Amino acid sequence: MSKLILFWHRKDLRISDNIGLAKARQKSSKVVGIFCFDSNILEQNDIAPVRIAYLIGCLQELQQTYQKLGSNLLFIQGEPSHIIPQLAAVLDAEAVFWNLDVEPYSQRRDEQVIQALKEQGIKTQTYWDQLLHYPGEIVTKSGEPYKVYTPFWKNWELQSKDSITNNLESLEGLTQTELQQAKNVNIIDLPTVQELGYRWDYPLILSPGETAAAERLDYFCDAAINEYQEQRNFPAIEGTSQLSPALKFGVIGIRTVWQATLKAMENSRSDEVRESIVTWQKELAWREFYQHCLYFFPELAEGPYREDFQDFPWDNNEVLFQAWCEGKTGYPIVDAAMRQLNETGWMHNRCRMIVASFLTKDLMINWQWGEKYFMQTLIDGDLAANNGGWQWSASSGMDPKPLRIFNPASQAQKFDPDADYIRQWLPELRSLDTEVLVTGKISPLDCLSCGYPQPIVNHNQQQREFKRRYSQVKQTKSVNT
Ligand SMILES: Cc1cc2nc3c(=O)[nH]c(=O)nc-3n(C[C@H](O)[C@H](O)[C@H](O)COP(=O)(O)OP(=O)(O)OC[C@H]3O[C@@H](n4cnc5c(N)ncnc54)[C@H](O)[C@@H]3O)c2cc1C
Repeated sequence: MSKLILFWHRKDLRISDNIGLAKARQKSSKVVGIFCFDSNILEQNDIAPVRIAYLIGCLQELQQTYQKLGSNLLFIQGEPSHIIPQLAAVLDAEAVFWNLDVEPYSQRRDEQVIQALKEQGIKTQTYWDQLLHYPGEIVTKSGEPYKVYTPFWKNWELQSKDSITNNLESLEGLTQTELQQAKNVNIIDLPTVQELGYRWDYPLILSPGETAAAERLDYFCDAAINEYQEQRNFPAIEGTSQLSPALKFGVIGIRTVWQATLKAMENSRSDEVRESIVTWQKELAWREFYQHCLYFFPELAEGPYREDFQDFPWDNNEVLFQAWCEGKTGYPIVDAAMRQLNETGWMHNRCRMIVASFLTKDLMINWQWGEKYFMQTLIDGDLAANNGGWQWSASSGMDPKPLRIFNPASQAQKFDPDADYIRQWLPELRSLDTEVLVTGKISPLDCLSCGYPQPIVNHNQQQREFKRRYSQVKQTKSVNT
């Protein structure tokens, strides 16, 4: 009889193109999946209900897929280093396999789980799966991790990438007796969003699960990748893949995504199209860059990378912050973006940059407030990408170009020239002229009649003030060093 291997799913909620799972299957035909509702994660105050709803949808499909293959996906809830060894011992599992993650908490947790399993005499096997190149694979000539994206990308694109892992055709699951034994320990039914203590009453903007992610990739490669370069910055157009939640939860394998770009490249008929595909590949590399950064510089999760920003005199005005969160700043492009986020859990990348610049440079609020709010609201909220995006926008990260200040009006004029996006998310302003909406120059009378706030700050004044504070902080630093 085959020995049981438990496969612990974390950010890889899929069967296909899953390196750790394929390795487990090579070792034994009896592979049972587990997913742990980790109490340490669920108790954090940066959880977005929409993300939980997406997660539950992914797990629902994964459970069905395991059943179709002849096996089980078991749910447990609690402290992983107690509950996983307990389950493995009751089921007399030979080993627990899983795929690794870059987040500091995951690494600490995994060490504890490995130790606890070892004490029970249960083996562990871990693999890198969620990246095309794992941390340490892409380093400078002197073996150091990259701190700047462009040289990282140049090296990354040259390296050969793994092909898609073999599909699993069947698995052997638990016997009825084993299932009963597991139930006696701590197996739970798949909880609902409410049972986990959250509420999300709206339809999901993106369908969860492996099938929907595969369809979305196909759709994007058929419909939009060829024009990605041209369309990706316009929030009113569906010009990007919207694969970020699928990539965050690993309902699609990164090798599958990469192969799709190579296929698109094969079919491409012009340099323009090829450039578009490369531009999208570069986004995949940004995702990997930020994950490598977090792995090698875990302190990024705690605060600014650049020393200049350690003591930056932020205003941190709570009233202004609330207005930003609610999309009531009086800057239409900023407010449209925040309403999109609040209503759907999603925000276009261009708008993420605009609202992040506005929060930090115009409202002079610490970027970490925005980082946390995004985690509390985004369907794709992910520590590495979110922290990277915020540090980039705040100018506190590794990027060599320090002061990047977005003018909301110029951004709207350029990227939402017909104000379609603004009108979609700010229905109270629909009847106003496009020119007024993109410049944000709404008369006090119109503001009053539309029930829309007047600008809460003056952009020009605020950017001057930000620059003044920044140069002061830099001067103080150079005097002290
Ligand atoms: C302030 C700020 C916060 C952000 N927070 C997150 C976050 O929590 N989670 C998240 O996945 N992305 C985050 N991003 C990056 C980016 O906005 C999203 O990945 C992108 O909008 C997702 O849309 P898409 O799937 O259509 O992307 P596409 O344009 O189709 O790109 C394909 C994939 O590449 C990756 N990617 C693209 N751009 C970036 C980027 N700048 N950094 C890292 N990965 C990228 C994503 O996985 C994305 O799905 C943030 C950006 C900013 C400026």
